[in-house]
Amino acid sequence: MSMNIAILGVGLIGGSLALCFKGKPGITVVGYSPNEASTIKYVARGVVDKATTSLEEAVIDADVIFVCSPVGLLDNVLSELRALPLRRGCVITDVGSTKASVTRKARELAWEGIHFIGGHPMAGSERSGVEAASTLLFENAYYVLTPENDVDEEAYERLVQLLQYTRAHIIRLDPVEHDRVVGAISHLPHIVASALVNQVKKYNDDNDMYVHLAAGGFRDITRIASSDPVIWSDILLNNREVVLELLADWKHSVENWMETLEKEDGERIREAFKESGDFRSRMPERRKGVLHSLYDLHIEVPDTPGIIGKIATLLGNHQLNLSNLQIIESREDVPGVLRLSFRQEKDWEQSNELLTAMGYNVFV
Ligand SMILES: NC(=O)C1=CN([C@@H]2O[C@H](COP(=O)(O)OP(=O)(O)OC[C@H]3O[C@@H](n4cnc5c(N)ncnc54)[C@H](O)[C@@H]3O)[C@@H](O)[C@H]2O)C=CC1
Ligand SMILES: O=C(O)C(=O)Cc1ccc(O)cc1
Repeated sequence: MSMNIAILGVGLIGGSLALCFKGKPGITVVGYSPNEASTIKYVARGVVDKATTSLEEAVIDADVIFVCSPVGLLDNVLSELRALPLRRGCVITDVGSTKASVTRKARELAWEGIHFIGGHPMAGSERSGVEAASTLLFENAYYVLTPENDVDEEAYERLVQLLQYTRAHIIRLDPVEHDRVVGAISHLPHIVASALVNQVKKYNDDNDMYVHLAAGGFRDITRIASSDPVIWSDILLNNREVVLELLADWKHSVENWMETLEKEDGERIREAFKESGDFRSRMPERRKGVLHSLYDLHIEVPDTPGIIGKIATLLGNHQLNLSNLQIIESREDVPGVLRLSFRQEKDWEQSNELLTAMGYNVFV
């Protein structure tokens, strides 16, 4: 059976979805971007079968439409789609990082014969644009769908089936609950990361020792401070009520820490780290997939030519099978970080031991 997919906004997420669907049996992927410059980029990357700057042309024959624009534009795009002649039974979904407002908007539009199902792939990166798109982006990640209670279950199932090509785990959630949970595990951390980096930047203005010594833990917890400014101002403004409540809790927690230090309360510090360590160890660090398992290791490597080949050869010589190798950080002044993925736990474990024994800084 043939299926036409329209991707509106072919950036990091839209481009990655397009790559997951393109070339699959019976599927044709059409890309749409309102501007020529971004069209040239995604056409050059070859992520779609066809590209257009006409919204009507992109969606007129579509069976499934993915709206992949920044959150602040989602309502406008839905309104534009409402005015177009779409295929009856067409499924419209989005990938925005917030779900309550877009779901409300779709309901307001009272769309006869069209099924809107909100979506949010819980995978991505601090990078943006189609240049960073990858077929592997969603593999083993969670992909949240937020249908309303009266959704057409057959349309929902069709979308779930299509999303199997992403190799993500589908989770069904209420849109308001989604925004509360994601506010805490994604939106608040992005603010904290940005605030932390900017605090250190201020100190660094008078003493550049800060930037030289910032490594290890600081780099780990601030990677997302480099996220796209437009994408993130849209997300935070959209979910501001939830985020403001979370920031009030955060403020409370900062005050608690101040009090703990003022009172020199070592017991409370130890309790805090014990509690956070215990909870963190329950988080799914190595996510297991339905199709196969993935085990990740991260290693710091010097920025020298041939280092990737050297690591791959080293593991190969010990019969340790890599399923993927990705550079996730590469800068001239600091060591790069490689992500090594394995399908087998034993390969993951032995590689961890081998690389640690060889003096590499390995973390999971
Ligand atoms: N960056 C991430 O890691 C994740 C982002 N998201 C969500 O995915 C969406 C897209 O984010 P990214 O792919 O990271 O951003 P991106 O900046 O890489 O891509 C956004 C794309 O939207 C296009 N666009 C702009 N105006 C448009 C319009 N009126 N109609 C259609 N397309 C338009 C842009 O040309 C660009 O190609 C956002 O809603 C974001 O909240 C969801 C999960 C992860
Ligand atoms: O880079 C990371 O770790 C992210 O947190 C990426 C991300 C950004 C936005 C989302 O809505 C979901 C995931």
